[in-house]
Amino acid sequence: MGADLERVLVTQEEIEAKLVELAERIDEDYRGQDLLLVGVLKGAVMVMADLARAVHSPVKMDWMAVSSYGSGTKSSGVVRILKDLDADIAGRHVLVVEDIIDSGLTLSWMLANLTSRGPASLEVCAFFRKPEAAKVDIPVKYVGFDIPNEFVVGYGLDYAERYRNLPFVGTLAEHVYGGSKPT
Ligand SMILES: O=P(O)(O)OC[C@H]1O[C@H](OP(=O)(O)OP(=O)(O)O)[C@H](O)[C@@H]1O
Ligand code: HPA
Ligand SMILES: [Mg+2]
Repeated sequence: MGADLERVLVTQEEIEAKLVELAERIDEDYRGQDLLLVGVLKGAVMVMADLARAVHSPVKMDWMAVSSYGSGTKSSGVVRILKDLDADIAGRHVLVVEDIIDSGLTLSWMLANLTSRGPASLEVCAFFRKPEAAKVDIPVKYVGFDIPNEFVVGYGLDYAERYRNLPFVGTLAEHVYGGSKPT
């Protein structure tokens, strides 16, 4: 798997330190409140699992599966719900946990959808964000890392379902894409 990578952008140690930092802020901000973490499958599985263990507050967890990228490297902008939340979020404090904000189209759609369900509060924790790729502005309370506008893999992020289990984030070598590198 190592030969498939071009370079490491964020190391495992940097990821671990950032999780602690974000968890401290979340503990502080939601002290005394019931917090529901909503993870966006499948990419957010890693950050959700690690963040939930790093916070000390007794959070609940629910999952939503949406897909806009399919097996490609560009967002189609057309978001489909593949799995909805199990529970009603009306009147609850909801924190959406995402692996990455790229164009922002997925979260923009999701936030509109979740807002219509009447949560008491709705915030976003995005572990990675590509500011140069933004097509819509998303209000994000907790950001892990702003990264360059390159297609990245690892720590939940896939290319055609591969590389999600890398414990760090990196860019792929050209041969993986068959010569035509995605942007
Ligand atoms: O800001 P955007 O340009 O909309 O891109 C971000 C979304 O794309 C990825 O999901 P994907 O559709 O690849 O599903 P996955 O999590 O199952 O890989 C990622 O996990 C985000 O949900
Ligand atoms: O850079 C990325 N890598 C993997 N999945 C993604 N989904 C949006 N952007 C990305
Ligand atoms: Mg994906």
